[in-house]
Amino acid sequence: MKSNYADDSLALHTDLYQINMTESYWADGIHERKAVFELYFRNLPFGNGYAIFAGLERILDYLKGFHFSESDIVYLKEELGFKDDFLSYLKELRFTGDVYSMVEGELVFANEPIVRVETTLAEAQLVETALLNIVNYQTLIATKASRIKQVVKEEVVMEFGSRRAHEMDAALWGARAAVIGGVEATSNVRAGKLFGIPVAGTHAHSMVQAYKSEYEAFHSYARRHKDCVFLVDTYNTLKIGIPTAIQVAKELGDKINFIGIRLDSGDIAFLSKEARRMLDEAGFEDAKIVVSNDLDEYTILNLKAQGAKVDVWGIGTKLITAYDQPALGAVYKIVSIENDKGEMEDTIKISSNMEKVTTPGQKKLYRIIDRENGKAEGDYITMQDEDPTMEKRIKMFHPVHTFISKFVTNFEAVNLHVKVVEAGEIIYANPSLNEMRNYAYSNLDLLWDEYKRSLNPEEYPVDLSQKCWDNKMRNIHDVQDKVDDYVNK
Ligand SMILES: Nc1ncnc2c1ncn2[C@@H]1O[C@H](COP(=O)(O)OP(=O)(O)OP(=O)(O)O)[C@@H](O)[C@H]1O
Ligand SMILES: O=P(O)(O)OC[C@H]1O[C@H](OP(=O)(O)OP(=O)(O)O)[C@H](O)[C@@H]1O
Ligand SMILES: O=C(O)c1cccnc1
Repeated sequence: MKSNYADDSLALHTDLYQINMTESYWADGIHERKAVFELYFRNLPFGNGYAIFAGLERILDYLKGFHFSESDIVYLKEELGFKDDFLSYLKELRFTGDVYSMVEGELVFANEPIVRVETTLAEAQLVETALLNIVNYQTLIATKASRIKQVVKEEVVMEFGSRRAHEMDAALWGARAAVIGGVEATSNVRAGKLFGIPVAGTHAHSMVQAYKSEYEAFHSYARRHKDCVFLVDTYNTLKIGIPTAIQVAKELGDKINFIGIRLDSGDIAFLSKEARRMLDEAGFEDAKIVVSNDLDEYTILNLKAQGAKVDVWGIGTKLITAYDQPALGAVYKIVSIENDKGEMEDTIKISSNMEKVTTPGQKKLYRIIDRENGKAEGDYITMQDEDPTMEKRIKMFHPVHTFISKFVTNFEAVNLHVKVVEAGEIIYANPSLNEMRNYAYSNLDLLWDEYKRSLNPEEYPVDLSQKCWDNKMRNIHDVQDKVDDYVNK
């Protein structure tokens, strides 16, 4: 039976004002002017020193299928009162532009363009909400996962958050983003099916409570499942739970693959050390200790400092909900638009807060890597016609505090933007999630440890080229002249 909520397009996954603005552009005949929009965030989340970009695969899927369905058109007409002439235009609309983007797993910092959309003004406007929706969530979760993995290091992290995620889409795409950030497996089976993520799991207290005893529950589980992780904290971890798990593992021997036990309450440091001792004494030196219960990078760091003996960290709520920072705050801003003469013209948004003043014009983004030590010196935003790969020496300076500047020589300039859509066609093949995660890991080697620490990291430089800075200043002065003319007229 068809669900009441089945939808046949995602084009209405936008804010009403995007459609209203598009109608005005269309009515004025400027809807097909070329426009360039950039997507970026202004502050790194969680007080972290870097973020991990995730979301491109879904963006591409969304753009590929972008269209207003018959039922969308009927809704816009009958419920929202849009007129037939505009609706006939919307009905035929597809995404026809170019998109440049970082790849998933890329390290990303504040105030640098992650995605650049170059298309008609109408199309660029209509896709804003969905693009932000996708990147804001997925990048946030990938970054949280990476923070957790930086603390966990060599042990395994499993994503357990579906029950606490902000609805079903978040559970699914959050699990995927968490893998890009470094998580090894998820408990969400649908995420396993759709994205090929390794799926794993133990059992809950309900299973122990459904039987007369842990002994019966563990035996019952083992009858149908070869890989066994027994949850040992339902009644008394040290007195009944662990001894029962050991007893069942001994009784069943090679009939099962006794992977280990899970602890989900109590003092994890103390209990895990005791559990390790008991398992080792019983001859189960290879048995793993899985722990869960409201964990995050702070608790994990503390537990490690206490010498907790943990092999697998199961992390739910605080990862999938980005518990301590609910929003990334990414924005999507127009930087250039075609004028009456068919030429591209810069456009700028002024604010009394210099950090909110947009950087106008069509730009490129490079990572500047020191050839001697292989470390990233900073990211470098240039105008479209600049090519730092051809330069021997560049001056990088802070976009707000311009007195902070440096000259860099003997560097490699790596272009961080890949053309992923050309004239509406997807021309980028998404790598596997494993490749994305490995890419994120290897990228972290580019960063000095000072940028990676979880508390009060150093600020990684994201600098403008001289030309980009001069262009920004020229645009600011032009706007100031316009305001002065208006006031004095
Ligand atoms: N040794 C420890 N040091 C620091 N934090 C710990 C330690 N052991 C457990 N924790 C954390 O302390 C919190 C304990 O939460 P809470 O008091 O709700 O759990 P609990 O009473 O043990 O179990 P539950 O209520 O889930 O049955 C959890 O976030 C857990 O991860
Ligand atoms: O703690 P999280 O990081 O969110 O990880 C997921 C939690 O989900 C399960 O508990 P459940 O939902 O059954 O409730 P509980 O917290 O009472 O154990 C599991 O036992 C974990 O504790
Ligand atoms: O498999 C598990 O142990 C699991 C799955 C989801 C949430 N908590 C635990």
